[in-house]
Amino acid sequence: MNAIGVAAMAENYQKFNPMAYLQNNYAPPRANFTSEEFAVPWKLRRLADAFATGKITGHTLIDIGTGPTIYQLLSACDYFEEIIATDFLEVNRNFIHNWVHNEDKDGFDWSPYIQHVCKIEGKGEMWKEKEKKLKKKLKRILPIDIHQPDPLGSLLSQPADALISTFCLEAASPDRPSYDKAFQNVTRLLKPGGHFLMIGALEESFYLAGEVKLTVVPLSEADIKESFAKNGYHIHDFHSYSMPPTLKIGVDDVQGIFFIHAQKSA
Ligand SMILES: C[S@@+](CC[C@H](N)C(=O)[O-])C[C@H]1O[C@@H](n2cnc3c(N)ncnc32)[C@H](O)[C@@H]1O
Ligand SMILES: O=S(=O)(c1ccc2c(c1)CN[C@@H](CF)C2)N1CCSCC1
Repeated sequence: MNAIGVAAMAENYQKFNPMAYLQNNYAPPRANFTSEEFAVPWKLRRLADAFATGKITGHTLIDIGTGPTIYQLLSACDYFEEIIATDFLEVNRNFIHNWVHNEDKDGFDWSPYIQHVCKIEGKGEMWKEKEKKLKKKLKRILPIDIHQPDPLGSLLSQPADALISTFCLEAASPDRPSYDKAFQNVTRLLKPGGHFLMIGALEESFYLAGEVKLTVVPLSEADIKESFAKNGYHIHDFHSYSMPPTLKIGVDDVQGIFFIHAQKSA
């Protein structure tokens, strides 16, 4: 692991502004729900379809690098008893805590996301019911460092039944070797035979989150598939999405995004 590079990233992340990050990536105009030609509906569809197979279920799901977002957990909450959110930054853990406990009316309005997921899941679920269900299942919000051999330390008593992670590993690693090591570290959090859903950036080198510019490890589709394969995963499904020019507004240089559903060898 590149200890100096990891330390530099950690220092840079101290300037991460959750609300600026949400404004850049999850608020209109970038967050356009009118067509699955847009990134957000595309992501929500991938997750809804993966969980609708019924293959990804169990007691505990861990979200690696939750950040200040909850969209990635909306379809999962029907399939797990306990969802554990994790993040490196206390400011992000507090953001999630405040959403769960309704403690901050100035937080972010996730209702368009919850309404969209209820619509595409087609179960006739009212969005307030899904919101209530997710808040009830989000039982722990833990500190994590993917660069530690045991990213959650003593806070996790046994490996999880499933992992999910969105835009974390590539945005938290200074280089490819550190990314690969972090991948190995998070894999230890998953039980043999457990499922891993990941959404991430393709060929991105930076993103903005308020006053800070964060570096990202540029990864190709082949890099992603190689990481999963060499860590003993079977890839069930892989999709990629090319970022249209209209969604490139300078807050990052992401060229596309990927979705992968993989299963850790038993
Ligand atoms: C680009 S954000 C992704 C947030 C969210 N998952 C999403 O889908 O938008 C990257 C996240 O990785 C977290 N992070 C940074 N360094 C980390 C580390 N060493 N271990 C775990 N998470 C880290 C940041 O705090 C941030 O929340
Ligand atoms: O869902 S996205 O694909 C998305 C969402 C989040 C992020 C990125 C992309 C790329 N930079 C990441 C930094 F790590 C964060 N999206 C980008 C287009 S507009 C709506 C948001």
